[in-house]
Amino acid sequence: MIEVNELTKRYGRVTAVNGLSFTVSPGLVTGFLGPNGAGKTTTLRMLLGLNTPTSGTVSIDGRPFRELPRGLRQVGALLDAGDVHRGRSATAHLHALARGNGIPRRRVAEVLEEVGLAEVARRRVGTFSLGMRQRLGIAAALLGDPPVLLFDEPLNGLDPEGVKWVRGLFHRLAAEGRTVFVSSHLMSEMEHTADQLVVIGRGELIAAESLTEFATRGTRRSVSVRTPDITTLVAALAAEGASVTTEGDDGCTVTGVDARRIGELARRHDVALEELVTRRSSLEEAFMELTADSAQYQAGESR
Ligand SMILES: Nc1ncnc2c1ncn2[C@@H]1O[C@H](COP(=O)(O)OP(=O)(O)OP(=O)(O)O)[C@@H](O)[C@H]1O
Repeated sequence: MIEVNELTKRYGRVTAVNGLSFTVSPGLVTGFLGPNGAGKTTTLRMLLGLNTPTSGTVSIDGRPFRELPRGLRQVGALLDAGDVHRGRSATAHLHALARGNGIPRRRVAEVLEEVGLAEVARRRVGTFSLGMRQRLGIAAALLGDPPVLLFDEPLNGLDPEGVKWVRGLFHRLAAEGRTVFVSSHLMSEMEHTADQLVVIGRGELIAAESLTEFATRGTRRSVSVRTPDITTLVAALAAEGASVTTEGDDGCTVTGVDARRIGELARRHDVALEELVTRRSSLEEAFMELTADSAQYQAGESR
């Protein structure tokens, strides 16, 4: 269990994280979503004790990271896949990590096999593609067989097969009862990866809920209508307070009134309906809508 409570981090005049509170439960994959610069990496670094909060607290299984007795065996993390000695082999890199954290050597071969790098285990990391380095970073996170796992943008650089593999791995880790917290700036990446979402923008919480709840709350549903008597129907809908956008001579999109009510109105005004379809916005649209302010702000900052 991860608990973030009223967390704030300022860098001089920049407030990277602002009064952020949320929890991440075991047994689920939780996506940590926000546009570029929203404060995801800063939050993860504070979780790992690499940055000190300006105020507020972060704890893992009830304690700050630095006070966890089992270190990498309690929390595994992939922060920056590039942060590896390029002259070392994958095996040497993991052996060094294992040695420093009291992890048995046999785990190195196990995790290399698990992430599909067994065959290149003795190659220098400097020759690895970004996708291979991501796999090595994931291997490092898994090394201590920890109950809590943090991944910062782990899908970056992976090919479609790699993305599919990572998704399967995360689901399995969660099914084993672990806490799996995964950051991304793309809803499309999280849509088939996460069960639960923590969405932030400008360092502040926007949503903390299941993927399904997020999709429903994020956007208004619209209803697509087609009728030969559009004028009568639009007048009736306007009288109901609906918001209507007409499309051509016989179509309109309606928000603020559901399909059932539109059907009733059509019957009452003797209007024949040729089409009546409720459209739900995609998760991507919900995400864009909810984070639009923070994304615009970041654009203004010309990052
Ligand atoms: N060491 C630092 N010094 C000054 N400002 C920083 C520092 N680290 C982060 N920031 C600022 O804090 C804000 C949040 O950055 P952070 O990297 O946490 O966002 P992010 O959500 O991880 O973004 P991305 O998806 O681009 O990695 C940004 O405005 C960034 O410029």
